[in-house]
Amino acid sequence: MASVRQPCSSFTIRVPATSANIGPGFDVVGLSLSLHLTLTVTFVPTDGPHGTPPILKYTGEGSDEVPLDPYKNLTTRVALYVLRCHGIQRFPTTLSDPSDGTTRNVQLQIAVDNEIPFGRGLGSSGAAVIAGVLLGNELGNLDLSTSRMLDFALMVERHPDNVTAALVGGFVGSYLRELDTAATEAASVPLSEVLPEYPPDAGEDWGLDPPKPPTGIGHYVRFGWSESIQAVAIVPRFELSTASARQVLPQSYSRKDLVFNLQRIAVLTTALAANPPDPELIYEAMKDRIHQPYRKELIPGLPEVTSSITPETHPGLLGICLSGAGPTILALATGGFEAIAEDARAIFKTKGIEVDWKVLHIAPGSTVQRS
Ligand SMILES: Nc1ncnc2c1ncn2[C@@H]1O[C@H](COP(=O)(O)OP(=O)(O)OP(=O)(O)O)[C@@H](O)[C@H]1O
Ligand SMILES: N[C@@H](CCO)C(=O)O
Repeated sequence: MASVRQPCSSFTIRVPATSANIGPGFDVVGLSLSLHLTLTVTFVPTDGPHGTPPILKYTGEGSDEVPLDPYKNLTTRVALYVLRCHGIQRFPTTLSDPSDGTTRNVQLQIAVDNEIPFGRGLGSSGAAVIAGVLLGNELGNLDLSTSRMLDFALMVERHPDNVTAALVGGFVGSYLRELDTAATEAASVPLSEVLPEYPPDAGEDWGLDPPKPPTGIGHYVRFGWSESIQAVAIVPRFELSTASARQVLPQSYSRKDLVFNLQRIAVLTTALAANPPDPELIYEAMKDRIHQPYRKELIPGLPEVTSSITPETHPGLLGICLSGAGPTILALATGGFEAIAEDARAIFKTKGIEVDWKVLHIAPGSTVQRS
């Protein structure tokens, strides 16, 4: 039986893009950016049969490739996972009217508008997962805390940097708690069990309940951020999946390389809050030896762009790095945005790669607006 939700006949979910790592903070830091994934959710009264599945409409980035089947789309699958963990087996198909207690059949319509390009290192999947958690929370009237929503997101996207920044907003550092054996098992179930792709046939049950997340998996802190700093995103016109960009990374690192990154992330998190920010300190603090060197084969032009665009050659630049798993380059700067982006474009062009670029600012976290 589908759940009955009190009428809030429409609501809007807005989730920002994110850039993870910011150089040395691999799988640790994330920054929310002013591109958004927006879901407008409406319960439309229907004379159709009870149990009509939701309709998904999609505009913007990824609209030519994203599945519109609610049992295949990442956002709606995550929402259903959250609902099923709370004993709600299906998307809502009825709505009760509190004024007279009557129940009517409704169809859920979800209009998605997306500004976050897929597979470019700007947290498109993290945003889709957070949108799904927020959608499940709203549809089930679950009133989940931020920490619990993060648990659900981490069962799907298992590194915390993008999803945490997308949920809470700002420049955020996070870690995953060491779990005991039972919780580790609960958190290690295959994604296919968390997010099954096919609904049961009409009238049938899903079978086994989905594994519930352990509580308190992820913990975070928001760092300061100097308002003078903007982010130039230089976005190559090709997709690189996070999965392939993680496959090229080694299983172990030398002590020298680990210390290199630890020294820099410790300085960077405070340096980006200082007014005015110090380019000399930040440029060096945004260097990395944990992931970028291994990803250069996948992103022709990466070492040239990050080494030849410097605060000396480009006044206003603070630091430059790979955004998330790439291929986008993120330059943090207080000015000189166009020169930075156009010079990066020229370098990529010598490698046969076209780019688009945008100046982004640091965005607030996700919001849900009920109407
Ligand atoms: N709005 C969305 N709705 C449904 N699926 C999405 C959406 N956004 C992203 N996805 C899925 O996530 C995939 C991209 O995820 P991936 O982790 O490879 O890259 P990314 O999240 O854009 O980059 P990064 O994790 O490096 O920041 C897309 O190919 C698509 O399958
Ligand atoms: N920290 C992750 C971010 C991508 O989602 C990575 O670099 O693989």
